[in-house]
Amino acid sequence: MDAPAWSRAAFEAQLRERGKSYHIHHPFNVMLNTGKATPEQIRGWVANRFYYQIAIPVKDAAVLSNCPDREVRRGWVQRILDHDGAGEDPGGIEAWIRLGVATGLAREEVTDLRHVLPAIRFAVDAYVNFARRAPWQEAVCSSLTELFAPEIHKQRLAGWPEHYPWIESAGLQYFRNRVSQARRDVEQGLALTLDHFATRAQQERALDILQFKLDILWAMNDALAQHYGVRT
Ligand SMILES: O=C(O)c1cc(C(=O)O)c2c(n1)C(=O)C(=O)c1cc(C(=O)O)[nH]c1-2
Repeated sequence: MDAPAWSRAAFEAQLRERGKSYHIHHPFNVMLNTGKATPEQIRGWVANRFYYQIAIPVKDAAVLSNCPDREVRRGWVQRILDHDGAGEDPGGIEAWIRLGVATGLAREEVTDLRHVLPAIRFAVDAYVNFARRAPWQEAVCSSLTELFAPEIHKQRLAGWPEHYPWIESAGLQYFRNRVSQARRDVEQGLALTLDHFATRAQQERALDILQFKLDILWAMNDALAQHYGVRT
Protein backbone atom coordinates (compact mmCIF):
# COMPACT_ATOMS: atom_id res chain seq x y z
CA MET A 1 0.00 0.00 0.00
CA ASP A 2 1.09 3.60 -0.59
CA ALA A 3 2.58 5.43 2.35
CA PRO A 4 0.01 7.57 4.22
CA ALA A 5 0.03 11.32 3.66
CA TRP A 6 1.89 13.45 6.20
CA SER A 7 -0.25 15.75 8.33
CA ARG A 8 -0.11 19.43 7.33
CA ALA A 9 2.31 20.14 10.17
CA ALA A 10 4.55 17.19 9.32
CA PHE A 11 4.58 18.15 5.63
CA GLU A 12 5.49 21.76 6.51
CA ALA A 13 8.27 20.47 8.77
CA GLN A 14 9.64 18.38 5.88
CA LEU A 15 9.66 21.44 3.62
CA ARG A 16 11.42 23.53 6.27
CA GLU A 17 13.94 20.76 6.85
CA ARG A 18 15.19 21.31 3.30
CA GLY A 19 16.57 24.65 4.49
CA LYS A 20 19.75 22.79 5.31
CA SER A 21 20.66 22.98 1.61
CA TYR A 22 19.77 26.66 1.22
CA HIS A 23 22.48 28.82 -0.34
CA ILE A 24 22.87 30.60 2.99
CA HIS A 25 25.29 27.70 3.71
CA HIS A 26 27.22 27.97 0.42
CA PRO A 27 30.90 28.94 0.93
CA PHE A 28 30.49 31.92 -1.41
CA ASN A 29 27.57 33.27 0.62
CA VAL A 30 29.31 32.52 3.92
CA MET A 31 32.27 34.54 2.65
CA LEU A 32 29.98 37.45 1.67
CA ASN A 33 28.13 37.51 4.96
CA THR A 34 31.13 37.07 7.24
CA GLY A 35 32.94 40.07 5.82
CA LYS A 36 35.64 38.23 3.88
CA ALA A 37 34.63 39.30 0.38
CA THR A 38 36.60 41.85 -1.63
CA PRO A 39 34.78 44.77 -3.29
CA GLU A 40 35.25 42.95 -6.61
CA GLN A 41 33.57 39.80 -5.30
CA ILE A 42 30.66 41.81 -3.91
CA ARG A 43 30.23 43.67 -7.20
CA GLY A 44 30.37 40.37 -9.08
CA TRP A 45 27.66 38.90 -6.86
CA VAL A 46 25.40 41.96 -7.21
CA ALA A 47 25.82 42.18 -11.00
CA ASN A 48 25.13 38.48 -11.48
CA ARG A 49 22.23 38.33 -9.05
CA PHE A 50 20.60 41.12 -11.06
CA TYR A 51 19.77 38.48 -13.66
CA TYR A 52 17.76 36.62 -10.99
CA GLN A 53 16.04 39.85 -9.90
CA ILE A 54 14.80 40.66 -13.40
CA ALA A 55 13.66 37.07 -13.96
CA ILE A 56 11.45 36.96 -10.84
CA PRO A 57 8.55 39.09 -12.15
CA VAL A 58 8.69 37.25 -15.50
CA LYS A 59 8.47 33.98 -13.55
CA ASP A 60 5.54 35.36 -11.55
CA ALA A 61 3.78 36.43 -14.74
CA ALA A 62 4.19 32.82 -15.94
CA VAL A 63 2.47 31.62 -12.76
CA LEU A 64 -0.40 34.07 -13.38
CA SER A 65 -0.71 33.03 -17.00
CA ASN A 66 -1.18 29.39 -16.00
CA CYS A 67 -3.55 30.06 -13.10
CA PRO A 68 -7.32 30.10 -13.69
CA ASP A 69 -8.09 30.96 -10.03
CA ARG A 70 -8.91 34.65 -9.69
CA GLU A 71 -8.42 34.71 -5.91
CA VAL A 72 -4.90 33.29 -6.27
CA ARG A 73 -4.05 35.76 -9.03
CA ARG A 74 -5.23 38.69 -6.87
CA GLY A 75 -2.66 37.74 -4.26
CA TRP A 76 0.10 36.65 -6.61
CA VAL A 77 0.10 39.81 -8.76
CA GLN A 78 1.54 41.73 -5.81
CA ARG A 79 4.88 40.01 -6.42
CA ILE A 80 5.17 41.62 -9.85
CA LEU A 81 4.38 45.04 -8.40
CA ASP A 82 6.98 44.50 -5.65
CA HIS A 83 9.76 43.96 -8.19
CA ASP A 84 8.69 46.17 -11.08
CA GLY A 85 7.34 48.94 -8.85
CA ALA A 86 4.00 50.71 -9.08
CA GLY A 87 3.02 54.36 -8.73
CA GLU A 88 5.51 56.14 -6.47
CA ASP A 89 7.28 52.90 -5.54
CA PRO A 90 10.27 52.35 -7.87
CA GLY A 91 10.26 48.64 -6.94
CA GLY A 92 12.78 45.94 -6.14
CA ILE A 93 14.62 45.88 -9.47
CA GLU A 94 15.40 49.59 -9.11
CA ALA A 95 16.42 49.00 -5.47
CA TRP A 96 18.80 46.28 -6.67
CA ILE A 97 20.34 48.65 -9.25
CA ARG A 98 20.86 51.16 -6.42
CA LEU A 99 22.57 48.42 -4.42
CA GLY A 100 24.86 47.93 -7.41
CA VAL A 101 25.64 51.65 -7.60
CA ALA A 102 26.30 51.71 -3.83
CA THR A 103 28.90 48.96 -4.31
CA GLY A 104 30.69 50.95 -7.02
CA LEU A 105 29.10 49.59 -10.20
CA ALA A 106 27.82 51.96 -12.88
CA ARG A 107 24.06 51.65 -13.44
CA GLU A 108 24.56 50.53 -17.07
CA GLU A 109 27.08 47.94 -15.96
CA VAL A 110 24.29 46.29 -13.97
CA THR A 111 21.44 46.76 -16.44
CA ASP A 112 23.25 45.70 -19.63
CA LEU A 113 24.09 42.34 -18.00
CA ARG A 114 27.72 42.45 -19.17
CA HIS A 115 28.98 40.68 -16.04
CA VAL A 116 26.38 37.88 -16.05
CA LEU A 117 28.10 34.49 -16.31
CA PRO A 118 26.76 31.80 -18.67
CA ALA A 119 26.00 29.39 -15.81
CA ILE A 120 23.96 32.08 -14.02
CA ARG A 121 21.82 32.49 -17.13
CA PHE A 122 21.30 28.75 -17.42
CA ALA A 123 20.34 28.39 -13.78
CA VAL A 124 17.94 31.34 -13.71
CA ASP A 125 16.40 30.47 -17.08
CA ALA A 126 15.73 26.96 -15.78
CA TYR A 127 13.59 28.50 -13.02
CA VAL A 128 11.59 30.68 -15.43
CA ASN A 129 11.12 27.81 -17.88
CA PHE A 130 9.92 25.54 -15.09
CA ALA A 131 7.31 28.12 -14.08
CA ARG A 132 6.17 28.45 -17.69
CA ARG A 133 5.69 24.74 -18.25
CA ALA A 134 4.69 23.28 -14.90
CA PRO A 135 1.18 23.36 -13.41
CA TRP A 136 0.86 26.65 -11.52
CA GLN A 137 0.73 24.89 -8.14
CA GLU A 138 4.16 23.41 -8.84
CA ALA A 139 5.53 26.81 -9.80
CA VAL A 140 4.12 28.21 -6.56
CA CYS A 141 5.86 25.43 -4.65
CA SER A 142 9.16 26.24 -6.34
CA SER A 143 9.06 29.74 -4.84
CA LEU A 144 9.23 28.27 -1.33
CA THR A 145 12.97 28.81 -1.02
CA GLU A 146 11.62 32.14 0.20
CA LEU A 147 10.87 30.32 3.47
CA PHE A 148 14.58 30.71 4.15
CA ALA A 149 15.17 34.12 2.56
CA PRO A 150 14.28 36.48 5.47
CA GLU A 151 17.19 35.00 7.42
CA ILE A 152 19.72 35.62 4.64
CA HIS A 153 18.50 39.21 4.16
CA LYS A 154 18.69 39.78 7.93
CA GLN A 155 22.23 38.40 7.97
CA ARG A 156 23.24 40.97 5.35
CA LEU A 157 21.54 43.82 7.23
CA ALA A 158 23.22 42.80 10.48
CA GLY A 159 26.72 42.26 9.06
CA TRP A 160 27.35 44.32 5.97
CA PRO A 161 27.36 47.81 7.57
CA GLU A 162 30.16 46.68 9.87
CA HIS A 163 32.06 44.51 7.37
CA TYR A 164 31.68 46.78 4.38
CA PRO A 165 31.33 50.36 5.70
CA TRP A 166 32.25 51.64 2.22
CA ILE A 167 28.79 50.57 0.96
CA GLU A 168 26.37 53.41 1.66
CA SER A 169 23.57 52.26 3.98
CA ALA A 170 20.83 53.46 1.60
CA GLY A 171 22.12 50.84 -0.86
CA LEU A 172 20.89 48.08 1.46
CA GLN A 173 17.23 49.13 1.16
CA TYR A 174 16.44 46.13 -1.05
CA PHE A 175 17.22 43.77 1.84
CA ARG A 176 15.14 45.85 4.29
CA ASN A 177 12.12 45.67 1.97
CA ARG A 178 12.44 41.95 1.34
CA VAL A 179 12.29 40.82 4.98
CA SER A 180 8.57 41.62 5.26
CA GLN A 181 7.75 41.00 1.58
CA ALA A 182 9.24 37.49 1.71
CA ARG A 183 7.29 36.66 4.88
CA ARG A 184 4.04 37.68 3.20
CA ASP A 185 4.94 35.76 0.01
CA VAL A 186 5.68 32.66 2.01
CA GLU A 187 2.38 32.82 3.86
CA GLN A 188 0.55 32.64 0.53
CA GLY A 189 2.88 30.15 -1.19
CA LEU A 190 3.01 27.81 1.78
CA ALA A 191 -0.78 27.77 2.31
CA LEU A 192 -1.35 26.96 -1.39
CA THR A 193 1.28 24.21 -1.29
CA LEU A 194 -0.03 22.61 1.90
CA ASP A 195 -3.55 22.62 0.41
CA HIS A 196 -2.67 21.30 -3.02
CA PHE A 197 -0.10 18.56 -2.36
CA ALA A 198 -2.34 16.30 -0.32
CA THR A 199 -1.29 12.69 -0.93
CA ARG A 200 2.07 11.33 0.17
CA ALA A 201 3.19 10.99 -3.46
CA GLN A 202 2.24 14.63 -4.11
CA GLN A 203 3.98 15.78 -0.93
CA GLU A 204 7.14 14.01 -2.03
CA ARG A 205 6.82 15.66 -5.42
CA ALA A 206 6.64 19.04 -3.63
CA LEU A 207 9.86 18.26 -1.78
CA ASP A 208 11.54 17.39 -5.09
CA ILE A 209 10.39 20.69 -6.58
CA LEU A 210 11.72 22.63 -3.61
CA GLN A 211 15.02 20.78 -3.93
CA PHE A 212 15.17 21.66 -7.66
CA LYS A 213 14.89 25.34 -6.73
CA LEU A 214 17.41 25.04 -3.89
CA ASP A 215 19.79 23.48 -6.42
CA ILE A 216 19.32 26.43 -8.79
CA LEU A 217 20.37 28.86 -6.06
CA TRP A 218 23.26 26.58 -5.04
CA ALA A 219 24.45 26.27 -8.66
CA MET A 220 24.43 30.07 -9.01
CA ASN A 221 26.75 30.30 -6.03
CA ASP A 222 28.98 27.55 -7.47
CA ALA A 223 29.31 29.62 -10.65
CA LEU A 224 30.17 32.75 -8.67
CA ALA A 225 32.73 30.87 -6.57
CA GLN A 226 34.34 29.39 -9.65
CA HIS A 227 34.64 32.77 -11.36
CA TYR A 228 35.37 35.14 -8.48
CA GLY A 229 37.00 32.69 -6.04
CA VAL A 230 36.22 32.11 -2.37
CA ARG A 231 38.36 33.62 0.40
CA THR A 232 38.19 31.75 3.69
O1 LIG B 1 18.91 37.06 -1.64
C1 LIG B 1 18.52 35.90 -1.58
O2 LIG B 1 19.21 35.00 -1.11
C2 LIG B 1 17.19 35.60 -2.13
C3 LIG B 1 16.74 34.31 -2.29
C4 LIG B 1 15.48 34.11 -2.86
C5 LIG B 1 15.03 32.72 -2.90
O3 LIG B 1 15.22 32.03 -1.90
O4 LIG B 1 14.51 32.27 -3.91
C6 LIG B 1 14.72 35.21 -3.29
C7 LIG B 1 15.25 36.49 -3.03
N1 LIG B 1 16.45 36.66 -2.47
C8 LIG B 1 14.53 37.66 -3.36
O5 LIG B 1 15.00 38.76 -3.08
C9 LIG B 1 13.29 37.56 -4.03
O6 LIG B 1 12.66 38.57 -4.33
C10 LIG B 1 12.79 36.28 -4.35
C11 LIG B 1 11.64 35.88 -5.03
C12 LIG B 1 11.74 34.52 -5.09
C13 LIG B 1 10.85 33.57 -5.78
O7 LIG B 1 11.26 32.42 -5.91
O8 LIG B 1 9.76 33.97 -6.21
N2 LIG B 1 12.84 34.10 -4.46
C14 LIG B 1 13.49 35.15 -3.98
